[in-house]
Amino acid sequence: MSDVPGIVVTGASGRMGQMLIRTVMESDRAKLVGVVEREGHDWIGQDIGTAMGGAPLDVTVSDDPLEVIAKAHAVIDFTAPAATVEFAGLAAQARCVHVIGTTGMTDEDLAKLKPAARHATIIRAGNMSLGVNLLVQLTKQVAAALDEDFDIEVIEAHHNQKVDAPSGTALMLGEAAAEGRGVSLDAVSDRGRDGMTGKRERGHIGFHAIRGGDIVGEHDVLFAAAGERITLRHVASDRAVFARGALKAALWGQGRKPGEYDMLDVLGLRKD
Ligand SMILES: NC(=O)C1=CN([C@@H]2O[C@H](COP(=O)(O)OP(=O)(O)OC[C@H]3O[C@@H](n4cnc5c(N)ncnc54)[C@H](OP(=O)(O)O)[C@@H]3O)[C@@H](O)[C@H]2O)C=CC1
Ligand SMILES: O=C(O)C1=N[C@H](C(=O)O)C[C@H](O)C1
Repeated sequence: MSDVPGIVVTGASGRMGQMLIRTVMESDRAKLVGVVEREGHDWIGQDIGTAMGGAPLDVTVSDDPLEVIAKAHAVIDFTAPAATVEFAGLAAQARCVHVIGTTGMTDEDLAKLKPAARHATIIRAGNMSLGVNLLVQLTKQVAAALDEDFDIEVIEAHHNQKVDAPSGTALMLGEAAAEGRGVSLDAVSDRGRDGMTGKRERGHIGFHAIRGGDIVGEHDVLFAAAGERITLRHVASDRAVFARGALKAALWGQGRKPGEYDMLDVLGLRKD
């Protein structure tokens, strides 16, 4: 057991943080070596198992990411953009794998990952599930096959605690559709509609976000033309699918050269 990769989970008390900790603990291919929470959090100094309401796991919640990440083979990070940028710098110092599930990152945040990727193996995706990454490839394929007579709309639904919109997954799907069509998403993206918007512009890709209750994550890509429409849909009903994907990425990254990768690389789904 001691020769399996040591994993650190950041944002330990979060919805994904707790799911990731359980997933790593259940695996015989990885070992939980540290968990990080924000300075001042109630859980700091407690055993993570106890803090999560279960049996002790012999791992103490730390507010010192530098010290914890230094002993990791991989950091799995589903937190918030500013924290993720900071953790990328620490993963680079530790020369380890940084799996990033955090969404809502701006172009400026993403630019800050570049220097870190010279030393860390960064695997980042707005969705770590196998199903969504397959849907990304299908979306690209369908968009390439259809012309602009088909209007493309991406509709996503999430729980009422989500802070960013459109979801990272919706943006991945929109990028895939734009790539399939050979256009830049920035040039054709319509983020929601409200008021006297005018008629829909041919060739544009629309995004719509529903927020409610405890919805884990649902994504539809609609291709609508006169007389017919196609919907590609993914429904996540359990966060475990994201956590399993993230752990797979952390293991895949071991021994891989530094740089930026995504789940298409991990899952062997990349076609170009
Ligand atoms: N790629 C994927 O497959 C998936 C991505 N996500 C993304 O993962 C992220 C987290 O989602 P979720 O778990 O639902 O969110 P939560 O709010 O439940 O958890 C976020 C955690 O990160 C911690 N955190 C935030 N900022 C900092 C900071 N500056 N330093 C240290 N810790 C920090 C929070 O601590 P505190 O509570 O103290 O703020 C909290 O523990 C989101 O961006 C979400 O979109 C989610 C699911 C799947
Ligand atoms: O915040 C969430 O919960 C999720 N976020 C990711 C996203 O923004 O796409 C992935 C998943 O849909 C759940």
